[in-house]
Amino acid sequence: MDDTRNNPVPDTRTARVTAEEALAMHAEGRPGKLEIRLTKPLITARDLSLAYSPGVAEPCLRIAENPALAYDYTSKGNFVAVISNGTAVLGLGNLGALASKPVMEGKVALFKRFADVDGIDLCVSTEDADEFINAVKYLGPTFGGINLEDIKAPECFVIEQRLREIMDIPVFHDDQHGTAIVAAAGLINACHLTGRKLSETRLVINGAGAAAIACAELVKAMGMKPEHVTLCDTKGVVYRGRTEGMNQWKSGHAVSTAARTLSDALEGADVFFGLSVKGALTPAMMQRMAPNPIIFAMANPDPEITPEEARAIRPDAIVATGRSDYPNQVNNVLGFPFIFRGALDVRARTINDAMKVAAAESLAQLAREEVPEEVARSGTGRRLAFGPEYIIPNAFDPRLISRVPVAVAKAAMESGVAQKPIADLARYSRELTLRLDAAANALETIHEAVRANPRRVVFAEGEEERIIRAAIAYANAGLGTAVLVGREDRIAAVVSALGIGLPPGVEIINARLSGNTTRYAEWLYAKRQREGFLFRDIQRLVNQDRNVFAACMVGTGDVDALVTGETRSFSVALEGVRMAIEPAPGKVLFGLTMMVARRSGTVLVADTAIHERPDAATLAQIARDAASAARRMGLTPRVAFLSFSTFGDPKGSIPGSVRDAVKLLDQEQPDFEYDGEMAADVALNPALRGALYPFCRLTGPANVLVMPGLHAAHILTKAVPHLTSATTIGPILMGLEKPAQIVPMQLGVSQLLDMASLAAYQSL
Ligand SMILES: NC(=O)C1=CN([C@@H]2O[C@H](COP(=O)(O)OP(=O)(O)OC[C@H]3O[C@@H](n4cnc5c(N)ncnc54)[C@H](OP(=O)(O)O)[C@@H]3O)[C@@H](O)[C@H]2O)C=CC1
Ligand SMILES: CC(=O)C(=O)O
Ligand SMILES: [Mg+2]
Repeated sequence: MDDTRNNPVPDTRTARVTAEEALAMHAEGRPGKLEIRLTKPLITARDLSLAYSPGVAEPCLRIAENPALAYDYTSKGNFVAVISNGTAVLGLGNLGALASKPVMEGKVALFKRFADVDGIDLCVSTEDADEFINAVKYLGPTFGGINLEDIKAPECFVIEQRLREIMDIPVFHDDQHGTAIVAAAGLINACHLTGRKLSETRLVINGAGAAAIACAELVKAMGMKPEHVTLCDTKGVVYRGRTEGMNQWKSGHAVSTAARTLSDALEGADVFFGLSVKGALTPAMMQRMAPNPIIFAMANPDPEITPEEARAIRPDAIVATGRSDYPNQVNNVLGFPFIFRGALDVRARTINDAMKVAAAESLAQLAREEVPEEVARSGTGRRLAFGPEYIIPNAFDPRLISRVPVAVAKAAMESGVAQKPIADLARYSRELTLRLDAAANALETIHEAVRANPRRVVFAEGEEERIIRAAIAYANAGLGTAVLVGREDRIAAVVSALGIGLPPGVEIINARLSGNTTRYAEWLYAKRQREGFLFRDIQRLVNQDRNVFAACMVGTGDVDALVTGETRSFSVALEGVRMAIEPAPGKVLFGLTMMVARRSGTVLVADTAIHERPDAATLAQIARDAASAARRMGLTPRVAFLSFSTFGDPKGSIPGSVRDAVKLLDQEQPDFEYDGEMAADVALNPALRGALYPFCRLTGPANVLVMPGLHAAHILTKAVPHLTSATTIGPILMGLEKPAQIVPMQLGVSQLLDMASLAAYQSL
């Protein structure tokens, strides 16, 4: 998160964030990143009697008789504790239990986001191994698995080993094994690309703690010769006979060598693993390495050497870091969610070596396969394809969930630790895919696509604090240039009050002083002169209405896309935008709202912005365009035309135009599923549909809802975020000849950034 503007080497990072942005994100709304949700209704006295006293006595008594029933009657089977004492928080050192909580909450969030594993962070305030072991041991019954995190070596080895012996659920120190598995996967592929055999490859690991020792063990188990693996720590090389700063785990990896420093050890080495601290590897040290060196600088949050520095000195290197904002992220996030998913699903007693190797091989294999469209663009701006810039899958790769847990579960069954084997692994793989929402990745895919083709986006309300923050975030995220329309002194005052600076990717344009107003006025006059506008009317509009000015910037091609709406009502902002930007030929202007529900997945709703009572032709065109938008987001569209009536009952005038829209599509046989008219519950609940309307053509729950009118659409999308846990994004304006997005007033900075990215994406 440093400000690297004075860095002499070019900064190729992508999704950069500032310290201020990170703090704001953690503090916003409900502080932190987690909350607990109920899975059963607790509304009536009957609910209470079932869920609590007296009903709850029944599962208690059954579990007392047969402990395995805890998996049937409680959350245990999908519940993992992320436990730390904060003695090795990332590479930041011993920050203590409390300060480790943001990382632990983050790990729980990753468990949920990437593998639908529920978790809770437990920060245990002791550095005494026995006390820590006891705390975890006594908490064991609650959980299906224990993920130990950021506990320093050597205590972590004692803690993990002891807990594995005494607990009957998987205990896994993520910094050891998660890291080793992901690093091993990356190493397999990097060796493949550089034509190296593992048995002849020489590795130097800087760090001799939790992650380093586990990496050394795994690569040796995979075929590296022990004498080819050299560890270094704060005292230099871990050589045989050394006495200072040693422990039994380091001794197990000590080698006979004359090398005493990291620099000595790196002479002719093929691979460097950094599991130590920021900046530990210097360019001069890298110079000593063999041709095509492999550098995994894995310290977090800042690596042992930055990719820019590494490449500047060794352009022949394959470089990876632990961070999300560079290509090749070698980070245990690719491991622990999926490893636990597989282990929990077969109710594995433990996570053994066979399961770890299976996870590593499955990760390595995935990176060598062709990358699907939804993850096809990397943060580097190049298409993702197996090679030096893509040796390991991206954390957002939707294939991870259906591959790695299957490999882990299979290995658990074959090695005899699965208590609940899965008979049909192919089916299990398909079920895993359904655990994740395909469209949840859509926004990240959109950001990545824009990063690969950075765009100039104008923010019409450039003096507003939230807009300025969003513009800074846009530039910092590597999405392109953000242009703020506003007065320099006003913007400077806001920026200085915020205590931040404007990064180079943010420009300011003062509409009044801009030398472009005459050009824009002439361009707009040429468009509108036959519609009752005099030149001086147009001039006044361009000079005085920021939305018109900004829309002219887009219309004339000075920028690629426009964002507005933060301070003006939708209709007023739309009027300004529409002066200069018209619907694309053959298209209908409409609003598309993404409703991202945590349980039931993403549903697209249209039209949520423009047509009060759309006729049949408009509804049909909205359906076509919404279906193709769904496809671009990775969904297989299932379009339901909604109404208060279902297939003719009850009768009314509105369902008539909805039915006619369906008939229009029937005449052209589009390449997506659609049907209607139907009520919302019929659209979303296939069981209900199957029972009452078996002829309905939709093969699953509808994921595109075409609304019969603005009334219903507005009420639905405005009410849902308040009544449910779903998030809404939009309305996204569709169908304009040039992209412009009108955001809801008072939108947060992250959502503004998403809308700017969506606008930029529409210009690609
Ligand atoms: N990318 C990823 O997925 C992961 C990255 N990591 C990173 O690895 C690093 C270590 O974590 P972890 O193993 O859990 O921590 P530990 O505290 O267990 O180990 C830290 C090790 O680093 C060594 N070390 C510290 N400073 C230096 C230095 N300047 N030169 C050489 N060695 C040094 C220590 O040496 P000594 O023994 O002499 O004290 C110790 O051996 C952290 O930066 C962490 O972020 C960890 C897990 C996952
Ligand atoms: C990624 C991780 O677990 C660490 O750096 O500690
Ligand atoms: Mg860690």
